[in-house]
Amino acid sequence: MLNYSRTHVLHIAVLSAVYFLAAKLGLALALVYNTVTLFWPPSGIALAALLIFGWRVFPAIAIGEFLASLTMGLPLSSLAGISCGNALEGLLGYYLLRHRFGFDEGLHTLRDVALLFVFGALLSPLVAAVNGAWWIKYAIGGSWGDYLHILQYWWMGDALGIALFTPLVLAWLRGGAIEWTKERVQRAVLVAVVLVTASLLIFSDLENRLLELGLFFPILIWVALNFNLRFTSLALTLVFVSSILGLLALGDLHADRMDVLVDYVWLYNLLFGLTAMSVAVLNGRRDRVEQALRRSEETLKRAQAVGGVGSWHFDIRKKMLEWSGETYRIFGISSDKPVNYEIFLQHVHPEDREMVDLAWRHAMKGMPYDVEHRIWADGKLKWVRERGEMTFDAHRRAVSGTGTVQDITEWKTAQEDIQRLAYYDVLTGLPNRTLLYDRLNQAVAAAHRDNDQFALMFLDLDRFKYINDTLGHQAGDEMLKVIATRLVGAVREGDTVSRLGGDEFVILLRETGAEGALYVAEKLLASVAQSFEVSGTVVSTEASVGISLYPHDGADVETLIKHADVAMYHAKAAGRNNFQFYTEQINERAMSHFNIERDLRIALEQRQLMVYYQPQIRMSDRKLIGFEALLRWNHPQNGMVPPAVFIPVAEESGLIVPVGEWVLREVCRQARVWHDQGLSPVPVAVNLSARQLNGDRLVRFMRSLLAETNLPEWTLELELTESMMLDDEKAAMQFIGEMRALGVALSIDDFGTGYSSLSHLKKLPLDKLKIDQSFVRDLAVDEDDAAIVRAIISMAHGLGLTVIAEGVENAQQMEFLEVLGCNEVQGFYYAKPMPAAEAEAFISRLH
Ligand SMILES: Nc1nc2c(ncn2[C@@H]2O[C@H](COP(=O)(O)O[C@H]3[C@@H](O)[C@H](n4cnc5c(=O)[nH]c(N)nc54)O[C@@H]3COP(=O)(O)O)[C@@H](O)[C@H]2O)c(=O)[nH]1
Repeated sequence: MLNYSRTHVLHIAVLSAVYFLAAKLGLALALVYNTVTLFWPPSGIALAALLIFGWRVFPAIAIGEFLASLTMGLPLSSLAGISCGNALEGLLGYYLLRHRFGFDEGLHTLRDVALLFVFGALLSPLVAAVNGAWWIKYAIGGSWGDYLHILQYWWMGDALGIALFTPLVLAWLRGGAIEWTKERVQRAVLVAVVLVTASLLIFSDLENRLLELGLFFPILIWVALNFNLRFTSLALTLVFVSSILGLLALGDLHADRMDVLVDYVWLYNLLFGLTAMSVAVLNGRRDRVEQALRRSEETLKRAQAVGGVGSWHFDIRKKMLEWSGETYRIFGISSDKPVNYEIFLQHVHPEDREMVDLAWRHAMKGMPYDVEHRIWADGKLKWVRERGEMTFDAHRRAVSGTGTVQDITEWKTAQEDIQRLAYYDVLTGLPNRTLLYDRLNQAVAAAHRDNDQFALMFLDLDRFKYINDTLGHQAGDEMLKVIATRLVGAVREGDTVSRLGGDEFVILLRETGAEGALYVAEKLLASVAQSFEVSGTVVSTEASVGISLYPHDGADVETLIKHADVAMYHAKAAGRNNFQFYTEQINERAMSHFNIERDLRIALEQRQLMVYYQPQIRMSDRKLIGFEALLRWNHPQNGMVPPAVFIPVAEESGLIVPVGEWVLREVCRQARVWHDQGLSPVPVAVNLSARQLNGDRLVRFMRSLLAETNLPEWTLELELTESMMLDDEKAAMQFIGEMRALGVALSIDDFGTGYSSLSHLKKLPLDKLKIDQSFVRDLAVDEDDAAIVRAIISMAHGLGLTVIAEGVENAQQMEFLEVLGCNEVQGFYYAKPMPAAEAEAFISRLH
């Protein structure tokens, strides 16, 4: 059952009235018996109303039709019959279109246009035409020829009414609105002017311009292409009305001469409708596709922006790179700038460029392209993840690549934060226990593999609790941060300073033995002991350090940490601000090392050092030809400290540089004194250490020393060892060259103990070669030693060098050396190293 609301009743009333008026308009153009017309808009209105509102509007059509029929002047039975047939026409069209063929009243497809024309305009009017013609014949009579004539006109009128007015109503009630831009309005005005002008010109002289009717096709197609269905149907109505008015202006429509014109007008209007509607529907479809594409592009753009994901396409053959707007945004490049692979690479962080380029080249060989790298965008460092897929031709050559680029900066930062929290101490930023253990495990594995060593230190602040309690926790935190920075500054880059919590720090020193650890421990203690300001108060603290050594004190992490901890408690017990090794033996050695270094610094300042002189004798006449200067240290508590004990410590700590300079200065001072005393001058040989050869400090020192003391250059002879030459050959050659330029003599010390490379020796512009005392000691009894010494002497002579033998202790050795052709000797046989005063007497006696 159909329920009618007030609104529906109102709709029916309005529709009946519209139908009635349209019918009256159509009947005004009746061609046969005042009832049959070629132009019957009501049929189109009725079908459109049924398609939009459904069966319920059928009464409106029936009422409008019946009322209009009443004015035809036919008998009531015929009127009823005609009305029923006309109303049924609409119902048939509606049924076929909607229920049989699924017609969509939005007229979205060409199929809908075809359905409307075939079943709506051409087929369903047959019902009304067959029926209406019969009722007229029934009422008026006439031949079957007349019947067919009426049927034809009836059908034609209804068909045109449906072809033009159903789309018009559907477009205005169901179609989409048009977007009126300024340009569109201008075009609409233009087309209206063109249509009206063309209509006036053509339809006012229709008889002579029938062929020109065809001109409306391009105009209407242009309208359909530029506007929507609504506007096109309006244009068609305009042409239709113009054509009717044109016909009426030509004279009586019933006149015979009008038949052809009327038929033409009917046919052209039908074709105009069919053509323009089809084009408008196709155009609407294209517009909708474009709109959908635009919408989807917009959605994609927004989705890319929301997700921080851009896309790219690279045509490898044309070398054309295309980026989406989001990709441009991620790379910080204006989207109007063209990009290519080189520009892309320029934005990649220099350290990642090679990796990205390699990944791309691999991708072109078929491997997946999935890389995370850094880029510089707008002066900011960003992290991106790029993924892509390549397409290949039949020869497996990459032709293009398509992929995405995702801004993962935030994710990376979050990862880093997570990493930091998991592996780093929040307060100081130092590695925490987890990371320390990880690094320790790595250090154990590496040291085990390389047969190496490392040191582990446990450092505990001495007065931290006191500072925390008196100045507050904030001050304590500040202090820990300062200490952390200082500790990091005191170790090498590859070492690890970690904080286990509270005031406990653990330090891992890679590739470091006892001496290195000792050196670093001193540095750490000194750096912690420096005072600093916290919350306006100057505070100072000290630390205790425990040291364990791998592999000596433990082969695994736990043991090493435990032993460093134990050592640290010993250090605390021993009086704080000091360090202790875990093993007593190492501790003693390290402590002695530490004490020597500390005391040597004092010795240098407090003039506890002195130079002894050991004479050097010419073999041929046993005359004094020079001295070797040998450093001595008279310790206030320990007495004379042997050079073999303190020289290695001085070398390791770097003290040898100031100490060595002191020796050179002292030798020059003494030579000046002897010179001033009128003693015959002899050269003095001074030992150099490898560390003194670093840089050009010694060269500058020698220059100014000789200039200051105004001594002849030959006063000083410098002794270098073979190993010093091998350590840094270039530096040694440079130094020797500089000394030769100054006129200072150079000799090679301890010859035979090192590599004794002849090729090396050949290259060096030396004056003298000193045979090591280890070969001289058993020279008279050991044939091998004798052979070595003989070989050294003959080789040195071959190179034009003077040979001196050291450690000569008896006459037998002297004789041998003489026989072998040795030029000079030095040793206890003649004299032990002696203070300057004694050396003076020696000069007077033997010179
Ligand atoms: N870089 C510097 N090194 C120096 C300096 N002064 C000394 N040294 C080096 O210390 C090492 C030990 O020196 P020292 O204890 O002085 O021993 C020297 C002589 O006393 C010793 N010698 C000399 N004759 C004999 C002998 O007949 N028998 C014997 N048993 N020993 C003897 O030999 C040492 C001299 O060595 P060398 O320098 O190789 O000629 C030693 O390596 C010194 O070089 C210094 O100022 N700077």
